[in-house]
Amino acid sequence: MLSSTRTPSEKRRAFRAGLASGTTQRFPGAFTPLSTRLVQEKGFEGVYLSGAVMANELGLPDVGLTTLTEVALRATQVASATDLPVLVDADTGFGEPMNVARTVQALEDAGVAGLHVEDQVNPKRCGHLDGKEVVDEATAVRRVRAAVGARRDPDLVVMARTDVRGVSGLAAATDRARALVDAGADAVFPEAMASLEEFAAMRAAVDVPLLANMTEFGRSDLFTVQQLQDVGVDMVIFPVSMLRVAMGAVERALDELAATGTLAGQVPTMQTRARLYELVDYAGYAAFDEGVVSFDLRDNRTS
Ligand SMILES: C[C@](O)(C(=O)O)[C@H](CC(=O)O)C(=O)O
Ligand SMILES: [Mg+2]
Repeated sequence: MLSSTRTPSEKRRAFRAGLASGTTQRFPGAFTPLSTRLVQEKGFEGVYLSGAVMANELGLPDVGLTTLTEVALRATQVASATDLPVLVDADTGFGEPMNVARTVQALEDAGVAGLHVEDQVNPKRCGHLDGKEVVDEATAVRRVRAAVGARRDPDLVVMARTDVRGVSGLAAATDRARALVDAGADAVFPEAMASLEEFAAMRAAVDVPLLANMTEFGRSDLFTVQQLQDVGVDMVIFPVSMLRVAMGAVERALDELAATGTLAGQVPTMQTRARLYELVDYAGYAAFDEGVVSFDLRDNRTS
């Protein structure tokens, strides 16, 4: 009963151990606290909480519209729905370095295991779209220093994302990554890498854990976990994938309902009531409640 049985610091230590394990850590994106339960049950190492998903779920584009308060609330909900470490997308940190510091503390309080802060200009864009801009190295370094300096739990993973690859090419991206690691970043998320060779080059450039973003319809081909492991990538996210899968199914079902007036044909594709109840552990709560009730009844009888 209750979804999380591990403390935030236990999850952070597990995240760090996973990153150091030599096995590529798989973090599918959960688009709700409920879907987080499935990610855990299927045996993945962690959960990614995507900025794009948080914005899109509100019916908004991913262009820096969501606020720290919204992101921290969602992070709290997702982190408390699972024993897995959660990595949350903190975009540009929601402002100047002082805002970045506040963001880190708010997300730390939310119970996440790690967060990433990127070097895009505010307002940010999806990393796989054209027209994004990056800040200069000094500004990017200040952001990372502010993030690292603000954390109170030394096990919280502060990851630096660089969007330089899509703006100025691979050599500039590896230079930027080195500067961000020197500024104290625990790990690097090089965005919009074009090939496995580029991941290998980034691997050679920095000696901290490396993240690969396997977002669909983006700039990178969809490499397998094994391919990424073979070039030394330590973790991989599938940030928006489960939202895309779910929304594809929702759209097909709505089309069928509109066309036929019934969802009967969709029932075999639906998660059953029993499976849903299993995921949220109705049985555990019922047992707990029964205990309280029978205790009260016994108590009443003896008084
Ligand atoms: C990883 C990402 O930052 C996200 O918010 O999930 C996005 C994903 C996407 O839009 O496909 C990104 O900028 O890559
Ligand atoms: Mg994002």
